[in-house]
Amino acid sequence: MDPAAPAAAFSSAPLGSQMKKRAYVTFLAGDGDYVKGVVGLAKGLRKVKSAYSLVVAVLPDVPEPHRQLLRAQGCVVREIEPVYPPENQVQFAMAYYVINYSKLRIWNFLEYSKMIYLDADIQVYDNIDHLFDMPDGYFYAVMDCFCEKTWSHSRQYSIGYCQQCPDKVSWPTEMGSPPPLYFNAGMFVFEPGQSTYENLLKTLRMIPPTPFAEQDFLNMYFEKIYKPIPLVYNLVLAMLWRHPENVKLEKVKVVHYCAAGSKPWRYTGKEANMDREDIKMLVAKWWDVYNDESLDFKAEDMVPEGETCMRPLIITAISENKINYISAPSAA
Ligand SMILES: O=c1ccn([C@@H]2O[C@H](COP(=O)(O)OP(=O)(O)O[C@H]3O[C@H](CO)[C@H](O)[C@H](O)[C@H]3O)[C@@H](O)[C@H]2O)c(=O)[nH]1
Ligand SMILES: O[C@H]1[C@H](O)[C@@H](O)[C@H](O)[C@@H](O)[C@H]1O
Ligand SMILES: [Mn+2]
Repeated sequence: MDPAAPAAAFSSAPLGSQMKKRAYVTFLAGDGDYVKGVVGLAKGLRKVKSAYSLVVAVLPDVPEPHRQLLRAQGCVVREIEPVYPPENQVQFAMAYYVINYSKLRIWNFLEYSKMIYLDADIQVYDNIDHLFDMPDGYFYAVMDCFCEKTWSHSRQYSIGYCQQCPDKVSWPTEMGSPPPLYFNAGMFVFEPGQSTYENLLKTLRMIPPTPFAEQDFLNMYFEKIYKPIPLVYNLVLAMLWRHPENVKLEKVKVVHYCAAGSKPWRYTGKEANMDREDIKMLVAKWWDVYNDESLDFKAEDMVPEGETCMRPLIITAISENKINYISAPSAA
């Protein structure tokens, strides 16, 4: 036995697992208003008393004042480099979806053993921390709906087929086997890892981009280990008018404001379906969390050290050989 080896190497728990952490993670690009979504999400996670911090993967174009705002809300801000897909002539379902390939960088957040990714246009209305305890080795996410116009490029849309009601229009035998289950990539549970990260980027270089950008890519890449979870963990709003029979709104824990016109910070009520009472209620509910000052970050909200994140540290003295750190003072 090497006497110089660290004690942790000999303990019964597998090396690494003691040090590894869990966290939520979201993604932010640009200097626009999606930062409001992230602030809302940080406050929403606090409201449901989540035990885990929110990491924000930011592209270089996120301005410093927005980063400071996020830190002041208790977020861990991590800059990532953009990821670009190979060039081709694809028309993305939304032109800006191309930036979402940068999300692949979160597989390189290696100090975390498991993370839950949430889009900035998602709000969490009930605690979902238990999702971290699902067995390792799978990719968990909620099945998508193919009925909105954004899907009009697809074979599914052209024949009116949706995996949310596969018996209504069945998949024609002459079209071969039905497409594999397809998840919405606004929310998923995953395990960062170096080999997965490197392999994702390597595979991306060989695959031409498609209309739903990294969502299509992740569906293809994780097809074999994808496990659907109930739609209460990511209510894609179109489900409310496309498949009302599948939705019990009072049971929903996570709402995804992805339908056209539904982003709460841009909501006008004018776009299709946006004047529905359930949509108005959900938009108002988002604003209630966003505007609730009691949910602003306070030092005592800090997640206990070692559990999910390090306490923010302030460098007090840097000399040639000496760096002293102290915990951040209470904002109160
Ligand atoms: O200007 C922007 C645009 C997007 N985003 C980030 O990118 C995420 C994805 O964008 P949207 O939420 O507007 O996209 P949708 O929900 O309509 O898109 C769905 O399809 C996309 C395909 O690229 C992604 O997979 C996305 O996660 C999935 O929910 C946002 O939540 C946000 O986190 C920004 O930060 N700034
Ligand atoms: O991820 C996309 C996006 O959220 C769209 O807004 C929705 O219409 C699609 O069904 C989904 O695949
Ligand atoms: Mn979204």
